[in-house]
Amino acid sequence: MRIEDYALIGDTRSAALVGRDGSIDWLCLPRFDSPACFARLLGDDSNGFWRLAPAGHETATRRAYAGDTLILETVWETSTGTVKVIDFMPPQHANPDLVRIVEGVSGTVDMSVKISIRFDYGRIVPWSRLIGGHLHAIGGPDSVWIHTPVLLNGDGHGHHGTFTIAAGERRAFVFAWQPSHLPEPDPMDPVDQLGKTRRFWEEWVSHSRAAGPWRDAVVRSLITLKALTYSPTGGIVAAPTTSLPEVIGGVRNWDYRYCWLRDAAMTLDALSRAGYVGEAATWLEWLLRAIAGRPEDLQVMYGVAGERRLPEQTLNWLSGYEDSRPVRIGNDAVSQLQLDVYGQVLRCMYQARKHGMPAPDAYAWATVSKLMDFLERGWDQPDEGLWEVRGRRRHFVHSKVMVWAAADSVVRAVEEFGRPGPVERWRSLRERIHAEVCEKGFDAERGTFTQSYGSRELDAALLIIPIVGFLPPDDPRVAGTVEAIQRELTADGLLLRYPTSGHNDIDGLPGAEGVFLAGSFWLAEVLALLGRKDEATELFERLLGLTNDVGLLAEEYDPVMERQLGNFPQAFTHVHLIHTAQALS
Ligand SMILES: OC[C@H]1O[C@H](O[C@H]2O[C@H](CO)[C@@H](O)[C@H](O)[C@H]2O)[C@H](O)[C@@H](O)[C@@H]1O
Repeated sequence: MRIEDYALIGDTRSAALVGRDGSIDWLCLPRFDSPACFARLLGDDSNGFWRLAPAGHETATRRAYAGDTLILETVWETSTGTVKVIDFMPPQHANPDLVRIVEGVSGTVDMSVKISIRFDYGRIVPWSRLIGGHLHAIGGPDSVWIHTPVLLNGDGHGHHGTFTIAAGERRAFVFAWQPSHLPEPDPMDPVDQLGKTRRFWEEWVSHSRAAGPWRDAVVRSLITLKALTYSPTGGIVAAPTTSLPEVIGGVRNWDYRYCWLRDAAMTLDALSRAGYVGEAATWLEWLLRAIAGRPEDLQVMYGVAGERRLPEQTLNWLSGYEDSRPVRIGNDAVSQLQLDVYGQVLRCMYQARKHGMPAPDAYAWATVSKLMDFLERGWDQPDEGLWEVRGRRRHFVHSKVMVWAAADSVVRAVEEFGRPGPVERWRSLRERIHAEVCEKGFDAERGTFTQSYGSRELDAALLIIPIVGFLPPDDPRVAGTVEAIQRELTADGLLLRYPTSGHNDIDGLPGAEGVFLAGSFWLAEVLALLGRKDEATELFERLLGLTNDVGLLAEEYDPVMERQLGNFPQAFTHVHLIHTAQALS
């Protein structure tokens, strides 16, 4: 399956990827960052999957979400009849469940079901037994109970069965995860849960302010962002997957099932602008809990409950998506210094307040002050930057601009909302950073800002300069930077993050990567800010054309192979889809 052949279902605690072939190939339980019990996505059949499809049919005829929900409907038209498979995860259950309802639409269809559960990312072959209409699998800390309406037979590889579905009939499979020391969970009514799940999503979407020509794409992105929120704590993961490659067969494979402050802050900015101020407030509480401690110990990412240690490991029993190895879990970028994160967080708090979030309490503002103390001491250090380079630290222009944005946000909060200072110190910090970036980060000869002080490379992240108001859109230095980026950093009109052809010393990694979709949306947003609305709209609509059949986007795209690349679906990309739609309308 191509990455874009997958659709997402989820319960705001974890998520599954369902292929166009009717196979669930990725599911981590009970949390986004738990070990997967279906990991075929990153390996093969022996790493676990659950396929439910007409016997002998490879791919579905069509599929779509049911209206503004995360309920997936996959339709198969066969020579004997038409069948629909409805997949969803009820969002309000203590323990995760996954429901698959098979609905006969016309005629009769012979169906096949194959289930192979492999706990611990496809490694543990569980003990399985069939008891009174249930398949029970147990291994280590995990157990799964599947209520099956058809007789299953087991062999060394898993369980399988066949059945015929006629027009008007419904058969439901209910999969429930439970810690292995607990007894079988209470039964649930799948049809009742279908109604509740539909109402949950429709009610949530009804609070959105999305309107206009791109309303459906924006709403699908909002639903996706909500699906990536871990509801028990308010943390937001960057994506529900690990190690989907940034180039097929390459090594740029990372685990995104954590809460990056950068990605989460941007997500909250998009949600609060779209009317979801409550989500912004919940995330702010999550943030204050996660970062509680010394400001210099602030991490760029945390686990969904605020965990700090996320050690990177390689799962060498998995062959990787289309042989893209290594498969990694954990992320060593956790210990990097990325100064932009401070700016993202403080700017997000300021923006959320502007969009109606209640004033943060004195404790929250004291945290803001401490973060600013840290920035006053440390803003001039080199860092790893927002791209989390694994090469040497540099004075990234984007990082400095975002520290400027941090200072600008707190100065504005003092001026506009009457928060306590020290405002003079913050104003002076803002001025010093501005002067240094304009002096050391601008190449006057070429008329463009550069990736880092004194370098010749460009960087898509420089597009943030007019977005955060570091310089006005009509400043010639902005126009020069946009022009240079369009000239030197695009592939087929879409934006690369930075030059990665061949081995380079920017990120310390071999090989190139695809175009960065969030950056390409930035370009459209900046073109709109510059008044180049037709060009911006054309680029935006082209990017919308890259969404898959159910409106989802990964982190990157390969314009030559015409394939999505990287973790999927990625919050960062959907956030910038929303921002650009807002900028254009
Ligand atoms: O490609 C290098 C880096 O890729 C990942 O980082 C990227 O994803 C993050 C989450 O969406 C995002 O915040 C960051 O800006 C992106 O560069 C990966 O997590 C890193 O470990 C890796 O070095």
